[in-house]
Amino acid sequence: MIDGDARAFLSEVAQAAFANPFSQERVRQDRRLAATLGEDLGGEAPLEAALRAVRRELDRLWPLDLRGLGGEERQLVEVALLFDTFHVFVPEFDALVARQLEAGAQPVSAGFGREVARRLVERGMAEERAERFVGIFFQMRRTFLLARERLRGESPSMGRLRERLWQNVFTDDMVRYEGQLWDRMEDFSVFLVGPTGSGKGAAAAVLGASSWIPFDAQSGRFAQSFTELFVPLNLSQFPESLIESELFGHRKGAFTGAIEHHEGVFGRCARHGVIFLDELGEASVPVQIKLLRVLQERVFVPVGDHQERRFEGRVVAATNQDIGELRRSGRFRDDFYYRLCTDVIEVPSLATRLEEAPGELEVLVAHMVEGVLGRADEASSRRVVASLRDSPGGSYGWPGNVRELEQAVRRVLLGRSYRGDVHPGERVDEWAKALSPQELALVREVGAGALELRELQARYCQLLYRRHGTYEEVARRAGIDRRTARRYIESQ
Ligand SMILES: Nc1ncnc2c1ncn2[C@@H]1O[C@H](COP(=O)(O)OP(=O)(O)OP(=O)(O)O)[C@@H](O)[C@H]1O
Repeated sequence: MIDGDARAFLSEVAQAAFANPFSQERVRQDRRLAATLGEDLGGEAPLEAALRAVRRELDRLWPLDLRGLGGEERQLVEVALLFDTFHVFVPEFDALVARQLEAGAQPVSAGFGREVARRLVERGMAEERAERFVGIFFQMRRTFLLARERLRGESPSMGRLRERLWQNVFTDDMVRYEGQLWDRMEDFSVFLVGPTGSGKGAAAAVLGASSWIPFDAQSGRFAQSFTELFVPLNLSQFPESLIESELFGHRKGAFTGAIEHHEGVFGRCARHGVIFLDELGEASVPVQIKLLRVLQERVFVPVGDHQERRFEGRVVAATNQDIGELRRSGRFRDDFYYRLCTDVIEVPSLATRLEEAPGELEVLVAHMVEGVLGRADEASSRRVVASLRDSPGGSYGWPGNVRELEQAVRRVLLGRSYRGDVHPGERVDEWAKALSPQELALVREVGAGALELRELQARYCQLLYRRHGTYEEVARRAGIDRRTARRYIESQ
């Protein structure tokens, strides 16, 4: 029924259709797809051209019934049909994500999901499977939009992070995902590693909103709101004696002070939910053993209880400590680590990102200014970026990462400058305290070896000028002539 050309084209579609949207490969695949057809892209995006071509192919095969096809042929046509259907409904899914984010806990109406399923059923797909795809399509748009929205930044390592998160949710092979794994992902724990404030919590929250949720065709709603799936717990906020109870809950009277029943995070987590265990390096060995049991056997027992309870969600954990060191010192058990590290995802430091792509600062600042002011404001963003480039300066290491940058942006918006964070324990000499932000920045940059000689001379002359106020004095102190001093001072 399908000729050779159509088969070649549909094979390309099958490869490109549900590829990782954050991968570099994706753009190439769309281009190849359009090229297979001899489509002249003009100014059109490859995806649009590819979609148009897929529709033409599907129309040519009309009336289409998957049940009349077998083997590879059926697979190829099916993927093309899914690709087309998914893209027809992308605007509806995107609007649904926005409405659900606004509505919060109650699942909002998603009547169009019936049309999505009907379109697939009309072409011969079994109803149950068609509804499963409604869930997968929604899951794909949520993951895509949230990863793009909550994890800003265009540096290569941010791109890789988004790519890895997508891969963690959908694997590398969408067909296998739909065939075998969509309902089994709870066994795939994730471990996020990266320095403090770099965005591990933000990445975990993206995973936390990305689970598959069943679509109920009868009510025209998804079974749960995705905003309710994420259950975070920061282990460093609790004393050792309370961690177990925060994790697994306790019964009234289980210990002194347990005056009420308490539901822990494992008890609160829904079937498709995600528990986020932040600062997992804080978990004591006895707690690790209990966590290991939940991960292996999927059961836990609240403190003071005898009844086992089942856990059907997924665990995402994070630490900013050196996990190798924790394991070597015996504070982190190997069996626990191996059970958790089905997938280890690295979240890059802000310094790495800025080094790769200095423009990352503009992207993040614009996003943060919008967050603080409630609207985008280019002029304020430019002012903040200029201030931060001046102080703490381009070579500053941002030890507190994105969280520190958020504070710095607020401070600059309030009209002050940001001098950089001084680490607890770092000695601040009296002379450093007396320096202005620009002066401190200059010292830091010299220390970091980040300045060219010409710039160093210029900045030093500017420093002298701010202090002494005349070209003559600058020239005298720097041991150069007045004209050179003036040129340096006016060079910025
Ligand atoms: N790429 C990003 N784009 C926008 N905001 C971000 C990004 N990364 C982090 N943030 C924001 O920075 C702040 C700190 O991030 P987060 O709490 O996720 O860091 P963390 O690595 O979990 O820190 P810790 O190790 O201290 O728990 C949050 O407000 C988060 O939303």
